[in-house]
Amino acid sequence: MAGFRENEKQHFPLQSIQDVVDLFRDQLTGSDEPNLPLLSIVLGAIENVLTVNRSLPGEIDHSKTLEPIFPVIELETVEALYEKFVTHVKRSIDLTKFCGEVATRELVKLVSDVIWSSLMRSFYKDKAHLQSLYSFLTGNKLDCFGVAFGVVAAFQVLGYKDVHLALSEDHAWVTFGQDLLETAEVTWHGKGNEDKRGQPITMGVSEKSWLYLNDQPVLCTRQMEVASIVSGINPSISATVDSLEMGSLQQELLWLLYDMDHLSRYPMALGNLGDLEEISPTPERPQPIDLFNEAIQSALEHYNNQHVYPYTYLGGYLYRKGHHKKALQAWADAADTVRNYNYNREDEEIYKEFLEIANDLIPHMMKIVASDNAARIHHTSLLYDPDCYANFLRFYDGICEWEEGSPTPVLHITWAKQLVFSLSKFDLSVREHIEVKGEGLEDDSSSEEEEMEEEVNGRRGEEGEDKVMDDTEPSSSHRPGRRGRRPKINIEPEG
Ligand SMILES: FC(F)(F)Cc1cc2c(N3CCN(c4nnc(C(F)(F)F)s4)CC3)ncnc2s1
Repeated sequence: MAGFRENEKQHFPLQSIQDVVDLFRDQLTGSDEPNLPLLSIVLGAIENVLTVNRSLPGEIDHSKTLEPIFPVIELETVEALYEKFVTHVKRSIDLTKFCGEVATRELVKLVSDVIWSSLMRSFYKDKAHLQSLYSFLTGNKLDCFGVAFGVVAAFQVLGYKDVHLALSEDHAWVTFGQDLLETAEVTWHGKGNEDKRGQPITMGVSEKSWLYLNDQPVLCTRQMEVASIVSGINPSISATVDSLEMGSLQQELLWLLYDMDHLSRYPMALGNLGDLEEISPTPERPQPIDLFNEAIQSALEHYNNQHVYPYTYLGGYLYRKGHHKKALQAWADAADTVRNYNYNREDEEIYKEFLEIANDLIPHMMKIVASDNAARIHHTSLLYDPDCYANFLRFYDGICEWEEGSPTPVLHITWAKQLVFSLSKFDLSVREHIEVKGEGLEDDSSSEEEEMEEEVNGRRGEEGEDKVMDDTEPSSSHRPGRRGRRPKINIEPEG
């Protein structure tokens, strides 16, 4: 059984971050494809030592002795696991029935079944450190991303060059076939959703759905598949403690991939790197703000600005740095992106993101600036700034349009309460400087007014029955937004 190539073996044993970076650089250089199973096993083995099987309480506390605890990763360990993966895949797939150069849907489903059927019957899917082939081969556990990556790695082992990873902001699937036009589900998503493995991602499903990014997913090359497992490194030892070694390994590998231009079409990896640089800046490297802006530029350039996370990465960073006005602008830009979508039950990850911004971060920010008397007296705070007020309204307008036409409601009474709280903090003067322009619709606007009249009366009817929107669930009396078109509101500060 062909094990590793000579140029792979020479790097072992791996004893430092630099050794791992050298292995990855070697793998990413030259004409050969990077060996996906090898690299995933290596990262999983290191992560296991540095985070999962962390020193037990009785052992020496290395942080005190400042002794580096980078594990020694032996060739034998990695090679044994690699052989196990290759043997398992080759033994389970009879390729004589598939003679084509490219994969077929039937073969994709078969390989997905091979990974799927090897998983432990039941385990906690959301647990950390289940993303690598090390976890798959030593514990038969994989998370949603890990299954998709495992399928792609298996196809590389089988010699297929057309099967690649497709990534949205909260899901993963594969593309395959002659010109990468075929797609197939290969893993599950979320809780309580039937898996759709084997099915294509069709326009019916992916259109206006954040989970599929309006057909603008990240389509990985082999090198970007390496970037996805580096980005997927999880340095956390516990809810509050991170492994510094694991974090800096991830950071150095992301810079290696950045320098080789393998992150330019991967906004989330750029965002991850920005977060790591905020925690521990690398001298002579771009600032976090630059990386977050590169992620936004990447989404604008390559993904028709359909990605939300680049703006929430930036907004979160600016908020943490106290740049409240700019944070508000980034969050309004995020809402401008989500307004293209219709919210459905599989989109709750982005719902949670906006819920936290609207009902936690912005109210907290308003409290801080409202108590800043100096800014108040000199009218320099955002509460007096029409730009901020315009961005605040744009943020909420985006969320309202997101809800319109959606099968699942977004807003409930907590949203309304927090909106009133935040809105009331703005000084009355800001309203004099903004202009809310409605763009008339092509059709006869009177019918639009009649329809609006009817709509308002209709709602009043509902509310007439004292239907108080209860706090826990999105309002039951809520009807998905009117299917009719709506006046486009441009909220711009005057002048
Ligand atoms: F494959 C899935 F299903 F897991 C979807 C993917 C997620 C993800 C990711 N994430 C998800 C988003 N993420 C965020 N961290 N902070 C975020 C923000 F809210 F601040 F924007 S978004 C962490 C990294 N980072 C690199 N690649 C991927 S591919």
